Amino acid sequence: MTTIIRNGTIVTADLTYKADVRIENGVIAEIGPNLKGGTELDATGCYVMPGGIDPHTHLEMPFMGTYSADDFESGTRAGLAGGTTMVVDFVLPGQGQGLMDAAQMWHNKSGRACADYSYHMAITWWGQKVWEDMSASVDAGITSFKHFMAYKGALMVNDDELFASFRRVGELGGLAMVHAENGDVVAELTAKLLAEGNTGPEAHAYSRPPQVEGEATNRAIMIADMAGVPLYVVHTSCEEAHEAIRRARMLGKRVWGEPLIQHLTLDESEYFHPDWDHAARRVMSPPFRDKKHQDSLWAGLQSGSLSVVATDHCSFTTEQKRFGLGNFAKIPNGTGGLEDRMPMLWTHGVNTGRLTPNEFVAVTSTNIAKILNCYPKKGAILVGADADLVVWDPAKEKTIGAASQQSKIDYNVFEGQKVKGLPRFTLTRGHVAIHDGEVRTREGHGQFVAREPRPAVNRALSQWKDLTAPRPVVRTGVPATGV
Ligand SMILES: NC(=O)NCCC(=O)O
Ligand SMILES: [Zn+2]
Ligand SMILES: [Zn+2]
Repeated sequence: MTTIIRNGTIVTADLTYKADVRIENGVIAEIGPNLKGGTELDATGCYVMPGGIDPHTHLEMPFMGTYSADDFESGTRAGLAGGTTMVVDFVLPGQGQGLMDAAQMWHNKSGRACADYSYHMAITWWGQKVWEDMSASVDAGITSFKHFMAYKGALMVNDDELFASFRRVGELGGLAMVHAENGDVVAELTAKLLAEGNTGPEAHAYSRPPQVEGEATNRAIMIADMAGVPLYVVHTSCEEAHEAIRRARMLGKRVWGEPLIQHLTLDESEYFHPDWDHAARRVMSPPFRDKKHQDSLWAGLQSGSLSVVATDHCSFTTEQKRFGLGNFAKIPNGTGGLEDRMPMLWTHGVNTGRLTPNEFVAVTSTNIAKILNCYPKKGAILVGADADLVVWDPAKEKTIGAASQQSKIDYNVFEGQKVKGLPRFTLTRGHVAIHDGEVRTREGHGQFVAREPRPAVNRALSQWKDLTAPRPVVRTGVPATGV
């Protein structure tokens, strides 16, 4: 089956040029002028870009006594509607559960996906079995390992476990990832706030000040450096965390930071809204910050000290959020964003001049494809790459609203925001899933993307660590031991 995308301007992370694209059997077969035949898609006035990759989603995730509302079907449908053609979700083993057992549970859920997906493996407890299973995980194509430094008493791992796991990830040629917040301090602040009668959603933000994130980010970077493993810091939300990442990168450490579209465009005033539901719907960790932090994140994307924009899509209905009435610590943490990430970033990034279209492609797709070692299958417009593409109409406008969204939840944290720049077509391995506003997704079309370990960065880092490893000093004339 042949599809031709005609009359568009191709925009990749490093090039902008006019060309048509021919797709055969889900793969890009030819790029050039005046291509003809098959089904033609008119891209006049549009940019043809690699489909977005969202490396941070929690679809149908068991969390805080419930399950996130969007599953692999609705989540990937929402992504496609907004130009995202691949998600990377987190396998979350229960306490004492084997990693591959948990991976199987995720495979059972993801069979319904409309777009391709991959997984990160979460390290939620530590022991010999986990150590062994990490190798099986890598063999199964799950090469990135997430560690929660927060959620004490549930998902949190301690520093000794973090160090042991990071070393193991390094050995296996994988990528270490962290949710960086100091869980001990968050637990103390939460108890204090509740005891003082601070029970509303605004106290969620008070309990997680930027310092808890900055401290944990710096700690994770130092531990990763000692373990000799590359590190990816998820949902970087504040200057303190960004500063730690920036400093580490300037020192040559292999560290990447991931701001979310929510932190770039929404601020802490949301938590002071008089409507409890409004504020609770926006409870996520880390919380939204003030303008100073937003400016820092945008500057990071512009200068390259931050690399990827994600969503952490973890949606809960208003009814689920109300579990936390009277106690903010029981509000399920998480917000949606899969459908809105690309239009919001284009509107607030490219349309304002903060980002070039090429930088937009880099931070929504290509950078993460390289970091996760699935480039150029994903994140590229090259012959042989998967035809995961978005035909982006920079003139198309809409107002974001829950009434017209794909997500299952009953609100949208970006409600009322006007965006300019939307997909005309979104293609997932050649299938036109979004056709000029019409949703033509196919449940079960998505495929698992297995990833290889030991990309070039790991090889370089191991080489350097070997070269600089502690060695005994060979001495002549050693004094005799004993008396
Ligand atoms: N971010 C959030 O609040 N919920 C999802 C779980 C996580 O990533 O911490
Ligand atoms: Zn997190
Ligand atoms: Zn998350």
